[in-house]
Amino acid sequence: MTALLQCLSHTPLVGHVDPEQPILDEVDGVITAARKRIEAFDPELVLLFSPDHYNGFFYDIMPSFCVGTKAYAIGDFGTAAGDLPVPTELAEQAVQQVMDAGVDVALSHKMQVDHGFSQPLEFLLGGLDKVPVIPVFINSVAVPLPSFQRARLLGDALGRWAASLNKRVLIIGSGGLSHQPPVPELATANDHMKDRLLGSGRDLPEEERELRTSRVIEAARKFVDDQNTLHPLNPEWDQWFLEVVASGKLTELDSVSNQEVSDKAGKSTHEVKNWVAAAAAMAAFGDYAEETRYYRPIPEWIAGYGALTAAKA
Ligand SMILES: O=C(O)/C=C/c1cccc(O)c1O
Ligand SMILES: [Fe+2]
Repeated sequence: MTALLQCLSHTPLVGHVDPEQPILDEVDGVITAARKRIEAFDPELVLLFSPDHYNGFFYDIMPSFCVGTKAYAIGDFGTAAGDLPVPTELAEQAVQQVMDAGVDVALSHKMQVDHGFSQPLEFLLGGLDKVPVIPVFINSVAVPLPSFQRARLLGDALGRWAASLNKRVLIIGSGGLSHQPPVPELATANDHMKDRLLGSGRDLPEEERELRTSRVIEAARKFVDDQNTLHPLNPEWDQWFLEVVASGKLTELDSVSNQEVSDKAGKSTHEVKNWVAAAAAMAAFGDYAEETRYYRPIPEWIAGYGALTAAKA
């Protein structure tokens, strides 16, 4: 029974709008090091916390949290597509345990996931199908959002279950840090987009998928030229958050309101709750200690881009 924590930002703009080569090399070095560390750890199970971006979860029924007992990735922005190797019975067991612990979590026997899940699996493990994975969705864009406290309690409950398995568990938190890409909002969407957000976006026609992709790419290009075209990245907030997670003082985040996060760091920054849940799951195995940390604001990727690795203290 042991665990390794790897938190990592994701961004579908990789390969579409890239920073200069030295920065690409720097990030590549961070990911290569994380991958080697994971290889040495040799995980038997992955617990992957990630948000969705209106590709698998919609307002027809929007849970705060959902565990997939079967899942497939759609391959948006050219990320890997296909089935995830979910150990169904274990995932069902996890749901039961989390419910018993007092955290109401939804379950999906057919979870549709996007780059939030597929990118870390590709970058950190070399593909979707390398290690059995339990995908855990945390709603990070569709208001009303769960709080930091609930994300922490979800992670804690899943971590306590995972710690009882007698397995080497890799815990991944995918997303963040500060950013606000052009994700549509129900309150301001036109009728067509409202319909998409209510569920018809689950199977987007090809040409609309391409339009959606190019709209985000165009927004990234504009953001590089003028960082007031979207909510600016907030390196100061990001560094503060990294320090909180690294120190293990996760309860300090309980009093941070969702409004404050949106105002200070951008509306998609709520993705960091996937880091919080992952770190709380890690803490359920015992005290952890930071091994490596990386941070750089990367406007090309519309991301305060960060990584953090931690192991048992
Ligand atoms: O439009 C989307 O699907 C999301 C794009 C995006 C852009 C930058 C950082 C992220 O975390 C994203 O999910
Ligand atoms: Fe995202």
